[in-house]
Amino acid sequence: MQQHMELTAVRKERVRMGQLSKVYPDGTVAVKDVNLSINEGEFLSFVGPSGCGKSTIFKMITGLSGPTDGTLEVMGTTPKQARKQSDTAFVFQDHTLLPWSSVIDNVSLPLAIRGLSRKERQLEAERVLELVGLKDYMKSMPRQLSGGMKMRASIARALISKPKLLLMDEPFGALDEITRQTLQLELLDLWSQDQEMTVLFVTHNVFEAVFLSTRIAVMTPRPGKIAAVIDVPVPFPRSESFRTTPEFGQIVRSVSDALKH
Ligand SMILES: Nc1ncnc2c1ncn2[C@@H]1O[C@H](COP(=O)(O)OP(=O)(O)OP(=O)(O)O)[C@@H](O)[C@H]1O
Repeated sequence: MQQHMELTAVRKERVRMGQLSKVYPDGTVAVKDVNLSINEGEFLSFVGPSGCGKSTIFKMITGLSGPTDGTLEVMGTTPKQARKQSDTAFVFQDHTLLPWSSVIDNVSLPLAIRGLSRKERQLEAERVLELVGLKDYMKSMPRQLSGGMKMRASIARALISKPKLLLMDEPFGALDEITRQTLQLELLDLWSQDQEMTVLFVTHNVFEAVFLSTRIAVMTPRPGKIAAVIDVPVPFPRSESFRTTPEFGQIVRSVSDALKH
């Protein structure tokens, strides 16, 4: 896990944004001149006020929406090409599980779309369900799961493609605080098991960003620009006790101050 921090400087670039801007057809300037380079193995969080363009940046990285100015490279290629190569996967606040399909069928859906055989899908789905602690619930239907379990299933579905870039847009926003903190630890554990995986994470919660991230991009109110990029130079694995250290408090203050400017 330590390697995640130490090798970041010499690792491959996963995302490069150069003067990236997005103006919607109605004239809304959602993102303005964002410059940011994100490397393999990083855990980078975007924090900013509502409407500052965080989701718009994610939509551009996934190729669902094109920039109106500037450049954007994902895995050294275009966002659309990276998506075609299954290099990127997403997790949203809304778990987006299909209500009429079992947990295992939901989780293996990306492999079904890619045409893998039933046996291959089953094996891979069992592997990721084991990772997120849901193997005993693979035959359950989504309605039988708690909010935290539904989110674990969503994370398993994202991980099944072995993405090099995992985008998470407020994934724990709808969960209670205890479940949220448990899932934060579990997410760090999953990330630590894949030295190559880069996580991009959107949250409104400064404490969550500091606990999870190697770096935090603080955004300004619309039009979204990057106000500051703050390092969290605290080694992994991080435990619950990190939340009560003076260092944690100092970084929370730096991020909060940057949000005010
Ligand atoms: N399709 C669209 N057409 C016009 N304006 C849009 C569109 N999508 C988003 N916007 C606007 O662009 C701005 C940025 O939106 P975006 O959803 O990226 O912000 P956000 O930071 O993710 O917000 P939140 O934290 O509330 O989810 C907002 O003012 C929003 O109203």
